[in-house]
Amino acid sequence: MTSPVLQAKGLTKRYGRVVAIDGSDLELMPGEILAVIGDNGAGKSSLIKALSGALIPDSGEIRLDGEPVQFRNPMEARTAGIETVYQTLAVAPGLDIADNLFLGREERRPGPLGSIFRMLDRRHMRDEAARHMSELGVATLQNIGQAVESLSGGQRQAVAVARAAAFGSKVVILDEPTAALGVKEGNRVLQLIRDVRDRGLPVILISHNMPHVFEVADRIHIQRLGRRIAVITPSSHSMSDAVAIMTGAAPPPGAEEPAQ
Ligand SMILES: Nc1ncnc2c1ncn2[C@@H]1O[C@H](COP(=O)(O)OP(=O)(O)OP(=O)(O)O)[C@@H](O)[C@H]1O
Repeated sequence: MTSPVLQAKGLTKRYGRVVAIDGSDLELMPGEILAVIGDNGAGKSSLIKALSGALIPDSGEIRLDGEPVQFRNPMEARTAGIETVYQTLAVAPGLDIADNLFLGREERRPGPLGSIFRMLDRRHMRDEAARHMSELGVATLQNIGQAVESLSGGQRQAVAVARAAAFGSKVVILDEPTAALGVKEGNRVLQLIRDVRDRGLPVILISHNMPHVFEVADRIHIQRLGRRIAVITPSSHSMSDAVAIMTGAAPPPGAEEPAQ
């Protein structure tokens, strides 16, 4: 049996009297796109923050490739191979695409130019950026030296996703990557997400956009009131089933029918 790449067991996080996540589980299997859906306040962001080191859970366990991990900050999660793109896009508009790809991870020139003068290896960064962009088919980004502020929302999102795919060695987490995009741009980003999955990196996709979720997800984790109440697939359930389970209008699969 295949085992999960990333697994959460009984994660809990309280903010004073508010329970943001309440014993939540999650399993991300190799090579899949796992969508995480849930109503506002269901604890999706908190769950994802715990998996990406942005939040330290009060209790519960996280396993990466079967090994227990405890991330004290986002850098530790990144170092372990988990890359996250947050809703608020972490791109620097004034910098070009190549610089954005390497933001926080700039490569220095070899030898004393790099180690003493801290000179950036721009040519190598540019080549690498171009390679990642073309691998992922971000084809309209012809000029890797173009400032990100001159790109459309969809292209910026593509840069952020490509960046995560380039550095995430084990898991890519995307929080609402299509929220601010038009139809065409949204579709391009969905294709990019499929490409990332097809290259072997499993993806966690948090989204309120049901058509997008049903288009790309292999499995759908439904979060409600701070915990996972169901895992469905686009072939086992319809969009309206998913919304009904998510909002509590229908019982989760396998649960007893409510007493009349
Ligand atoms: N930093 C915080 N301080 C206090 N309460 C918080 C904090 N972060 C989250 N919460 C609360 O925890 C609960 C879960 O929030 P969370 O943002 O994880 O939900 P969500 O499913 O991502 O919601 P949305 O879809 O609206 O983004 C909410 O009731 C929220 O108000």
